[in-house]
Amino acid sequence: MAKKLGKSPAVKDEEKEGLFASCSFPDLGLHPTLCAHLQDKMGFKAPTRIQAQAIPVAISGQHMLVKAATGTGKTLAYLAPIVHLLQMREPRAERTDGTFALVLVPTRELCLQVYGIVQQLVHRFHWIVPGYIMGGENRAKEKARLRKGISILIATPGRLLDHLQHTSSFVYSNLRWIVFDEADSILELGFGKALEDILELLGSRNDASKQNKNKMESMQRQNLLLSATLNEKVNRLAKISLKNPVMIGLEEQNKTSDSSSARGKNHTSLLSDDEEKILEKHSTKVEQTVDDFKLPAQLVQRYVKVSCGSRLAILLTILKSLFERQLSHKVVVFLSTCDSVDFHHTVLNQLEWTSGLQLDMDKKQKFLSCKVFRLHGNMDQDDRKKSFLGFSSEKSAVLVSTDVAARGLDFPKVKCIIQYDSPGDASEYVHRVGRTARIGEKGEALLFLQPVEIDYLSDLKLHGAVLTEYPLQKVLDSFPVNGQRLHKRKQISLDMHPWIMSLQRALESFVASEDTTKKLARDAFCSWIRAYTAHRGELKNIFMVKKLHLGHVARSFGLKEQPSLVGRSHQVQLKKRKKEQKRERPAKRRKIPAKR
Ligand SMILES: Nc1ncnc2c1ncn2[C@@H]1O[C@H](COP(=O)(O)OP(=O)(O)OP(=O)(O)O)[C@@H](O)[C@H]1O
Repeated sequence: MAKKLGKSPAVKDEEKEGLFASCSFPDLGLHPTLCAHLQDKMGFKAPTRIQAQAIPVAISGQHMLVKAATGTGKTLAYLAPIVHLLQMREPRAERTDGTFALVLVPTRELCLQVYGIVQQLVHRFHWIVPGYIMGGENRAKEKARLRKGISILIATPGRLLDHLQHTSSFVYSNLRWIVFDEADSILELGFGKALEDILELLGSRNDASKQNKNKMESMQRQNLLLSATLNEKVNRLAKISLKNPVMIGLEEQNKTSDSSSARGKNHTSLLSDDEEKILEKHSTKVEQTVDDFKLPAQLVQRYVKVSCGSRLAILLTILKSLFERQLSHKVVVFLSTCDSVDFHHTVLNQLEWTSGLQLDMDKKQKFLSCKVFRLHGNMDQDDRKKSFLGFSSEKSAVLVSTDVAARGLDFPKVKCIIQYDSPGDASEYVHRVGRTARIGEKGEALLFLQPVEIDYLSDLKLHGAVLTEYPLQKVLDSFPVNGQRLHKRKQISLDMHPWIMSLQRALESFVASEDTTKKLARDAFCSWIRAYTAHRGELKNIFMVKKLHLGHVARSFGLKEQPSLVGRSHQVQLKKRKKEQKRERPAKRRKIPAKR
């Protein structure tokens, strides 16, 4: 997981300079053994700026709220001080003391990832025992591990709540730290109530009731909240879990409105008595500030305008071109639903073509030669783990995923993010593209849009994301058809391009070849339509099902015809859609959220 600095010669030093602080880890007050480990074993030569700001605050024992861009090293910003303080504890922490630090994360994959980092950090402090508990794992085994004692526990909220309520041998009377990592994501996934219950059970809820205030004060607790974006829900969580927190990473916004207050300070000043007001103030600013979603400067952001029917053929073509340009490459493709991930995973994994470059000749080989992984919330836990670890360790691979991979995951060396289906909103866009261009590395992001969706670019622009057009025609013309490259430079419509036409034929015969593939395609088609109708707020004026040609959508799943046996709810939607088209009035649609 650790990256060595200076390993990528392609990245300019200036690009990394902005990210790293000019001080060293020992300057921040961390124990020499820990510093040596960070440098020698993990390859971290210097702290990032966010780490340089957060680590001394965390060591000082204050509550802290950190907001920073993706891939800036937030995980170490809270883990290093916890390990530092815990290894100093006298008497030494023992397993029977139970849990000292609790880290709450939104997803199972992030749980494993953070656990992996803690394991590295405590390497030289063998008496500190890390562990994790999360949905999908065996409860009885988790109970046994909790009974033995886990000093630093990483958990997903649902499973933690379960153990707090039902595992009597879980000792947390010595709990000193509660960390909310990716707080915005935890809340977006609907864990708000679970978090409140957890805080209540741990006696760490800081609300108006005098009883709770006293309780909180009597506890030696330090709560840390980290988030890439601030919103109302995060503010509420901050309000009930943090006491006079130090705010870190908000100076950009402060400069926008009040340059004098932030200038010359390492972090914004301590919140005074009225923390609620200040949090609210920040929240308002966040909504108004164009560069709220700060993107890495070295990230190249592009869009590709593709008519619906050719989408899949174009996706395959772009992937092929990426892997031909650079043999070692890692790409994440984001899709909107689990069924769609399963279908695309099968296509990318199994589609074959002929070496003679004609798609219908005899000697077939795989269209994409690299490994293809999938990740979504309907997979069983073992398969999820295998995909996550497999894609992490590969040098050259594609991961097709729902948004379950969008938050916090740190796959090394991902060069390109393809958003084949548009994200829910601009913040989701930022989290998805944040899986590349991490810690100063280079990265590309490509967003697929249909001509009718092109207004989405203006929405992104409002949030500071400016995308340029991908040179699709050039890429297409570079592929030979019938063994020959196209010499004619005349613009041909994409759908009529010989390369796309023959690839589409291959896709359609691949899908039609087996009943299982046909079913995958039909299920994916239906779930895709449902997800499309579920766009919220302003976005439903851009992503309108009634503007789509469903026959073309079917083509993009390799289906020659629009599926007819698609279930009652879809039939009802189709009827409704026809009625709406007749009336030519904006539609009121039922929202069916897609499972991630
Ligand atoms: N001081 C450092 N020097 C070099 N690499 C670092 C340093 N700190 C962290 N990293 C590496 O940077 C990458 C990103 O770190 P991390 O995952 O903590 O970022 P993040 O800010 O939490 O991102 P996100 O918001 O996407 O979760 C990781 O691979 C991590 O090992």
